[in-house]
Amino acid sequence: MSDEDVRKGLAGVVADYTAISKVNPESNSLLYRGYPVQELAAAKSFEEVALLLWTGELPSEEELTVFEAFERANRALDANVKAAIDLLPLDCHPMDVGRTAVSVLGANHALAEDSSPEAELEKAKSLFAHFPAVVAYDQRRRRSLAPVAPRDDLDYSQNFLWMAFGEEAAPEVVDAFRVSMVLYAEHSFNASTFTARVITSTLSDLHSAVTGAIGALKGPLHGGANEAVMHTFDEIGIRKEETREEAAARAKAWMEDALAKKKKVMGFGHRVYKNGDSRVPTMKGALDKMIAYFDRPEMLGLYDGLEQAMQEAKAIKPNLDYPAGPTYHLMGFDTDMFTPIFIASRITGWTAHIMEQRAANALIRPLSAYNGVDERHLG
Ligand SMILES: CC(=O)SCCNC(=O)CCNC(=O)[C@H](O)C(C)(C)COP(=O)(O)OP(=O)(O)OC[C@H]1O[C@@H](n2cnc3c(N)ncnc32)[C@H](O)[C@@H]1OP(=O)(O)O
Ligand SMILES: O=C([O-])CC(=O)C(=O)O
Repeated sequence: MSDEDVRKGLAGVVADYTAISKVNPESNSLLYRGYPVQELAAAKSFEEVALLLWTGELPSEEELTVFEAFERANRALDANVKAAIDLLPLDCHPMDVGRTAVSVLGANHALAEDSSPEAELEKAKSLFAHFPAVVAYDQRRRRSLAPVAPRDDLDYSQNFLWMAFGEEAAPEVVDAFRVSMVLYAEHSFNASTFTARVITSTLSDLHSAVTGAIGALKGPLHGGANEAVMHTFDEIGIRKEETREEAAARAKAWMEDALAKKKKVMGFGHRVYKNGDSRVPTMKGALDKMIAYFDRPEMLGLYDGLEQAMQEAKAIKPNLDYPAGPTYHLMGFDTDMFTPIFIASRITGWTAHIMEQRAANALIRPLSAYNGVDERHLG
């Protein structure tokens, strides 16, 4: 085996087919089941997009109504999950809470070991419905606030924000949140989805695969970057009284210093897109609306300053986590809740891939090139 045979990070390796999404770095496009993600983000609910990812088609009005009724009926915080979360320390990372919650939901699901397509879809829908209450409950318990019961007169995004904050969010905020959920839902063989597929390939169960995927998403080179972006903003310092230009100048100086010290700045760069992430313009549009709604031009200054300095120094473009982080911050979420929100969205893509992997399974087991000590013997 030569060095050329070793593909570190599996970079450039095509591991399988997928019909769920197409990431095209040349045209800078992303299609979910054939539809450009920008079109879906402009016109469809997250509930519709979830059904599209799972089934391959947008739902009829009747199919959507049935699913919405299911989702609304399964929104309450599961009692076993609540009991498990209550045992976890308040200072553990919320991703640990999310990972634990999915594990508990799996252990308690009547269809846990049933891998028929019908059971898998049922479990995917159930996770979709149950997970927002986990994020909302965890944020509230960390703030010493009582949980807020879900409301079945609200849609998914409205209810998510209701449970998290205990008040109805403005339509502008709901819409920005919905857009983020649609954009975060699916992205082919990213690290967490591939993790879910590896686990599924051993014929393990759906909740195990999602639990593993959460572990992969947590890292700052992947989903954890949306939190890391906010830590960068915090390190630079968010000064509400500052003008956009003043904030931009400080952010530029921070970035120049960070790059001079050879730091990796989270929220920039991508393994597949080398000329910009297809989802960023739409998410940046949602961020702009939040900046206008909350009247926070200094946040735009920080955003622009970092982006410009990175562009000038290394021509590396932002990825989806870059606009998503400050958007969630402006909505009022705690920073370490950002990646659990990403889970709530990516549950759709992960479970679609789990079903696809199972339908045409091959054990995922690459080779390795041994570079340890030569053969040796005892005594
Ligand atoms: C939803 C998502 O998961 S999107 C991804 C979220 N992740 C991040 O934002 C983390 C920051 N970004 C990164 O670490 C990388 O860009 C990755 C891991 C996403 C992709 O990187 P890879 O394709 O493996 O490229 P790699 O990390 O080797 O970078 C190539 C070069 O660009 C540089 N580079 C890439 N991203 C960054 C960055 N964010 N900041 C500074 N330099 C960077 C690297 O240092 C490297 O430079 P070198 O050739 O001089 O050593
Ligand atoms: O595709 C990737 O490698 C990471 C990413 O953008 C995602 O998972 O949304």
